[in-house]
Amino acid sequence: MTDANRGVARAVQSEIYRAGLSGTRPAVPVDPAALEAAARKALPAEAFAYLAGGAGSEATMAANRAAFARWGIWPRVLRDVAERDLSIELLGRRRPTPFVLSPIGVIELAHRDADVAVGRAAAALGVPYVLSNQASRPMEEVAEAMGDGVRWFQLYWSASDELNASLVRRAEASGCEAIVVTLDTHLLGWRVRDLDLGFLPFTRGQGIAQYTADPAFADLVRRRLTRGGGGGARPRVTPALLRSALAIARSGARTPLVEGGVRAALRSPVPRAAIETFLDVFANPALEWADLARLREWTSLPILLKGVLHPADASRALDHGVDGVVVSNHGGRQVDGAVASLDALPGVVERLGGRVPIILDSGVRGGADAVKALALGATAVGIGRPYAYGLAVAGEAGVREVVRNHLAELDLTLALAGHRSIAELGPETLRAS
Ligand SMILES: Cc1cc2nc3c(=O)[nH]c(=O)nc-3n(C[C@H](O)[C@H](O)[C@H](O)COP(=O)(O)O)c2cc1C
Ligand SMILES: O=C(O)C(=O)c1ccccc1
Repeated sequence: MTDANRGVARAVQSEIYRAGLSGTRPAVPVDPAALEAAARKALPAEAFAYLAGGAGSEATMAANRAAFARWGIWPRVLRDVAERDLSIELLGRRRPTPFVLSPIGVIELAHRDADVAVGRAAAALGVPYVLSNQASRPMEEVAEAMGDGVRWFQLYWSASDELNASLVRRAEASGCEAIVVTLDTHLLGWRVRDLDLGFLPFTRGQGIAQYTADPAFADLVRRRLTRGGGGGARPRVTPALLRSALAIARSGARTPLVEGGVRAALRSPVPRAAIETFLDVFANPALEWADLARLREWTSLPILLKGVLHPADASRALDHGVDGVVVSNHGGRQVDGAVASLDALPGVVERLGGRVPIILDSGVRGGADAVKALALGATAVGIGRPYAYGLAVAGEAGVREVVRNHLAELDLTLALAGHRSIAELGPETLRAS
């Protein structure tokens, strides 16, 4: 742990305890259930449902939590834990903490500052941020806001290779250090809460900022607009025009009394064509292992596969030369009744045998959960919904607070369990209960 981050973890503990003495409450609830409840209160029903919901009966979400509950940490005593080190080695670099922020799309639903606020918070705390393919702000803008903060790019491998290659090129140019390909969402899961509310953000042009800022996507939209019409007008669709057409359409959709100009923009075929083009290219259930070779041609960055659960898939990932995997069931949003992410972890760890890093997410709600995942062999741990809730409640500061709470609880749990570093954690740290 760097001095700065040791400071962060310690300061959070003492700040929280001292504030408690004087009766002051933190801006963002520390208790995970209270944090979720505060986000629910802060948000419109549709936005909260989208963030909090899972697939079907949400059995996978419950399984994720139950899997953590089945492991007990076995504290050891009298081991001089006065100095602790939370750093890890990940993708060839020492990182101050074992956390990353998992990609969360359409995060404008939580707060208007969206990905930019999350990026600033991540950079301030030295935690890598995985920029979502479904972001609300283009990666270039978030990268700029993050300065030297570490970012990776999460790719949804669309049906257009021109678009895929372009996104990856932009990620490299934006200083992303890795590409995380999410494989569990080639189709969107059966999201009961959203279906019952009739809410799908993309149909309103939300969560497609990476696309509307992309030159290859602009080509696809232009082709759609001019399809079949040899003699028709050929609109000059640029990424900038796409962005502004969508922005106007969205503000018009929220404003009952729209100005004439806005009304005209709403009648413009461009935003509609952008949304339809997105819907056309997003789904790609035909993707298979052999396709991965093309990604290697597009980039020299490390490639991680997100959504690996089965040990046999972990072995195949290794055969294909990937640089890491993210053990994840997408927070229970894809397959209802899927195996819990933490339950899948030991099998993946066994197959990968320390050769490539393994990140675990899905169901992590605090530092003690992180200790369990790290003890079971994860290299690092992804925080998901909790930071989105922090953003909903208190913007950038809320994200910072949520991540700091994870760090502080991790540091305390490590100490109280009798360990000085992440490297000391292993299966013997835990007991199945
Ligand atoms: C609202 C929401 C949007 C998400 N969007 C993405 C995404 O764009 N790309 C992706 O790979 N994962 C996405 N995820 C999955 C997260 O990266 C992560 O796997 C998940 O949130 C972990 O589960 P947890 O939030 O229960 O801890 C999303 C999750 C949520 C809750
Ligand atoms: O909502 C999600 O979980 C997600 O990953 C996603 C997938 C496609 C578009 C937007 C978000």
